This record gives sequence, structure tokens and C-alpha cells, in this order.
Amino acid sequence: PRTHSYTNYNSWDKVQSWIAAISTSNSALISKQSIGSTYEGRPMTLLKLGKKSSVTKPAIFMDCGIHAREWISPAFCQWFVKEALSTYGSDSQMTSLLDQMDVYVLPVFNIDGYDYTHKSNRMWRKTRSRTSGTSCLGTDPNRNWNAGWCSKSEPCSETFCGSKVESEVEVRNVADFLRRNKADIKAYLTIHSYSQLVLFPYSYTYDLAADHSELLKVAEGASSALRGLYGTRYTSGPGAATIYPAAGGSDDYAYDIGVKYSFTFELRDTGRYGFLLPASQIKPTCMETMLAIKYIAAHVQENL
Ligand SMILES: NCCCCC[C@@H](C[SeH])C(=O)O
Ligand SMILES: [Zn+2]
Ligand SMILES: [Zn+2]
Repeated sequence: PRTHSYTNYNSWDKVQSWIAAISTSNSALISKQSIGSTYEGRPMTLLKLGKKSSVTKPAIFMDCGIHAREWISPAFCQWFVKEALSTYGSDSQMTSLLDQMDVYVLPVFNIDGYDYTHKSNRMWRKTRSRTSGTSCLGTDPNRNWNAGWCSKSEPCSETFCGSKVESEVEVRNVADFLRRNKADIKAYLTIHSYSQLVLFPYSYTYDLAADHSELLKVAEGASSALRGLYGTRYTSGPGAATIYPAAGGSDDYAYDIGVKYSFTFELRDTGRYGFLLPASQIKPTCMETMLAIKYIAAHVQENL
């Protein structure tokens, strides 16, 4: 049956029906808005969490599922929404957060790819768009942003940067939203797997970001908050030196348009299961990651 579960990896049609249900479950705290469609025509629906207000509040933007095979990522976004709604009023930090700020959550960024991993190729990473002149499909949505964009790359590569900046409609839809709302968006969080890392700009250069020392402090604080639950060890640092140099990333783009608190998470594990993280680890992974996200949110609030 079409039953959604927070402790299972949900197919796209289950996530889609969950979005419809959860977004109308509590009109005081959650609403939804469309930010466009994917290449194959699936609806990109943004969830807006926060105490309803007639004035614009400062916001945090979080996306999951940029890469199709990283199933623990959309699982976390669903968990986050559930936790926010169910602990508002009882958890003082979550209550303060949703009173003072709005949190935008995009549960699955690359829906076409996510659906494809459920139906065809579990290890697919990219979008499912067609590029003229090649039979290889897809562009890496985390190399397609206007941030040190790579221009030269192979269409058949897993990290193909695309035929041009924002060639991918999914990237354009989110970039447009960030540009429209950048005055109010104070933090950008993008959730990936795997490697257990908290990364921040830059990846497109080894140059340190202007806010490097503060971002490092926040990333280390988030990692230690996460470690407090089960002892899971994360590494923190700027992307280029901590994982690998990477052009055209969403975090670098958000930072360069002025969203100072920009972080990329690589969730569990460190390679034993990799992208195929067992569903039995969804709950512990989401519980510990909540602590890291709440740590960052608290820092953002303290610096509003
Ligand atoms: N902006 C690049 C952040 C660091 C790399 C993140 C990983 C996630 Se799978 C990648 O996009 O290769
Ligand atoms: Zn990824
Ligand atoms: Zn990754």
C-alpha cells in the first residue's frame, strides 16, 4: 500500500503523497509552494515551516536529494519536517526557531533521478536530461551552478557540469528561488551522502572564504553536537581541501550571492555500505543529524 514511513526509503510517489498530506496538516506551521517542474515534468514543491506571519521572517533553506542515489538525504528532510512539527511547543529550541525564522525544505531536489534509482539504476547520480550531441544522459546538479563553473567536462562523466550554467531546470528553479529571497535567507544547507563530513565554501578554489574561521567553528560545533548522541565521527572543513576540489556547487553559489552560513553535509557512512545505507540506520542517522542542524540553526539565530 501507499504507506509512507519515516524509517524506510520512500519511493517518489510515496514522498509526493506525503508532501501533499504534511503540507496541509497544520496551517499554523507549514505550507507549500511550487518552485517549478523537473525535466520530466514532476512537481518541485517547497515546504515552508515556521509560525505563520504576515511579515517576512529571516529564513533557512535546506535541500535534500540533489544526487539521486543518496537516499539517506531525502529520508533526512522528511524526518526533519516531522520532527519540527511534532516538537514545536515542547522543544524550546525548535519552538524558538520556528517562531523567529522560516525553514524552507526541498525534500527531493533531483526527483527524476531519485525515481530512476528506485525503478532502474540504484547507482544513478545525475539528472535525467538529454544533452544534444551525446547519447549519455544527465548533468551533475552539484556542478551546474554559477560558481567556478567548469565549462570543460565530459557528458558521460558522473560530474558533467552541463552544457551551460544552470542548464538543468531543477537547478534554475532553486537558484531563482534563492536569488528572489536572498535578502531573507541567512543559511543554506544541502544534504548529501556519504563520508560523514560537514563542508563549507569553497570547493571551486582552495582560497579560504572571507568567513572561513567562523564557518569552521560552526562546522566543528555541529560535528561535536552530532557526535554527542552515538559517537559518530564527522570531519569538518572547506570543501576543496576536505573532500576534493569541485566546480559549480550549490553551497559555493549560495555563499557567493550572500548566504553566509552555507554548509554541505555528507551523511553516513564512511564506505561500508556507502549509498546503500541500510534502512535500519535511517533513524539513528536522522536523530544525530538533527543535533547538527539545530546547532547551526541556533548559531544563525544568535547572529540575526
Ligand atoms: N560544492 C561541493 C561540496 C563538496 C562536494 C560534495 C559532494 C556531495 Se556527493 C559532491 O557534490 O561531489
Ligand atoms: Zn551528493
Ligand atoms: Zn557525496
